[in-house]
Amino acid sequence: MTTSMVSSNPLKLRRFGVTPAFVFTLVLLTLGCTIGIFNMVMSTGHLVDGVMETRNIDTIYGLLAVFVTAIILSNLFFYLRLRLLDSVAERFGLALRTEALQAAVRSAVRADIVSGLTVLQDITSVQRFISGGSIASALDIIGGVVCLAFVFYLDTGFGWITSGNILLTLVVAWLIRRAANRKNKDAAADPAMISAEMSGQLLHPDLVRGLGQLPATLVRWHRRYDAALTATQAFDARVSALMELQGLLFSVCSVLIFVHGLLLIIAGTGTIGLMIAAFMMSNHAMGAFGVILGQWEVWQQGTSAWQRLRNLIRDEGAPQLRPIDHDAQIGLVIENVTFWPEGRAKPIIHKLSMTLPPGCVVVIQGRNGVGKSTLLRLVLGLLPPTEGRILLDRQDTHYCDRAEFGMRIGYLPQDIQLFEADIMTNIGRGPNPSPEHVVAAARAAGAHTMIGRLPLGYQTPAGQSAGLSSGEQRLVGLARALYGSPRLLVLDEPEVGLDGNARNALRNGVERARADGGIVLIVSHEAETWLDIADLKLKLEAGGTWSLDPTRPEPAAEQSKEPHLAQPR
Ligand SMILES: Nc1ncnc2c1ncn2[C@@H]1O[C@H](COP(=O)(O)OP(=O)(O)OP(=O)(O)O)[C@@H](O)[C@H]1O
Repeated sequence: MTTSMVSSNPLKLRRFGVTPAFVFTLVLLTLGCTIGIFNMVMSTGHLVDGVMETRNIDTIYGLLAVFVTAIILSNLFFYLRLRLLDSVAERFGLALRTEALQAAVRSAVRADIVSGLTVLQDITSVQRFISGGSIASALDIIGGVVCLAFVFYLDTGFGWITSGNILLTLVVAWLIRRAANRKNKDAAADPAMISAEMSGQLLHPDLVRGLGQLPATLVRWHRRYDAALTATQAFDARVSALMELQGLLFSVCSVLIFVHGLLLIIAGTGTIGLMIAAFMMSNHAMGAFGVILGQWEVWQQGTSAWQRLRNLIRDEGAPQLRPIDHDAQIGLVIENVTFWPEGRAKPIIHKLSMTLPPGCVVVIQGRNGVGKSTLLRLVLGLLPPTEGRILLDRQDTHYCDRAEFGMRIGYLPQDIQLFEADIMTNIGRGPNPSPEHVVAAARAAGAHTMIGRLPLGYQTPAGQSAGLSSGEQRLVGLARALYGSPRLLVLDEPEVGLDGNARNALRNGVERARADGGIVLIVSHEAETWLDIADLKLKLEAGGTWSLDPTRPEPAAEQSKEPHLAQPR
């Protein structure tokens, strides 16, 4: 489900400085390189013939000067061209790194596809593609064609020999491409992927070893890995053989140019200068086409990475901001919200409406898989509702500035997901948190004493590999949710894995958040334990139906301060 389209093609080349003037400059520099070579070849031919007749040593020095000048000019043009391409690669990385990662996160939230790492690899592949010689080699084909035309001009025999070699080079390139396509079709046969899968399994060593699955896992991995390795080695051997064949064809062609040149000299229609010029030009033309063989893989990786990035950014465009609705009420307003993913016979949430003023606590219950966590994700604005809207203090929770909105909410997801950083950074949600606020949040969550017992205290690493117990991780996660007195606190099964003390601390934390004017949503399979704190009980049923009830008899308070109870239609 696309939230909004940025544009049909978000990777417009102009964004990275590739304007018509830029392309024109690249082509001019390429022709400049070729003209340098032309100059060298022509001078060599003429001068060699001249020296043969005059035997003048000065002519040789002249020849040397022309050679050196032509080489310097050619290399200068080559260098300028590479610098221009480097600048595009650099701009590409700078422009896309943040945007592509944000799109990857949105895609992961929406479809549970974690593509962050692939995105960074894709950006590097495209940068390598732009600056690593692939585009320069493609441009050199222009020079190659000009050289080929000149070889024909020198003598059609030289031209046909060179053309034959170029044709065979293209056939070899096509054979390599066909072999690579066949290999890529079976992505499961990639040894690197198989090893990555194995590493994934080793992230759960207790399960693999505890359930006695290690021997069977290893056998399965060995079998698949060996098969994949054999396929890859066969492919590499085929590519090497084809490259060798190409080298052989190149040598044969060079010999043929010499033989043809000698025949022309013997027939009196050619000179040594002509032969040398044809030889140099032919080599240059063949070389320009031959280079594509070596660049093939980079080219293929670069273009596929480019397409993946383009699709990702196009499909996962940032939601457009919606203005504050000044007519809406302060607090959390859920207005006629339906969530009905494609392919499902019934909605997960159907026309849910409620208005919760500041300081309201709602406990949400329902059987497994009914849509409780999905409702929380909708409220947090992580998923766009299929219909309806959700506002927190008059601001739409999906179509908003996430950095600003994130500071107003606290979220404890079902699986805690602590970041690879110390406890201080985790609770404070960033690299430079306010230590007082971090400690206040830890105290509110009942985590402060537990953290104090750890050898490094707040500097203790808290990531996956850090070894905190799951209860300790939950407390840190809860402290993170309470950091900064959030306006909206969302807790998904918070009591799971907590002992009696920690549960009491959790209840105190919720009371504190409420006293600070926060709205609290708690998903719980133990709803009755929250009824004394909660104001409302929302029950979700299969097919998106729901009921919302007060947990106590409605007090005769001012109506405007009370939550508005809508009922399903
Ligand atoms: N973005 C989505 N697209 C399609 N289906 C989704 C999406 N998000 C959630 N679902 C589906 O909605 C259903 C409800 O999932 P959810 O995790 O909200 O249930 P739950 O009530 O929290 O369950 P539990 O109590 O077991 O945690 C599941 O079948 C899930 O696959």
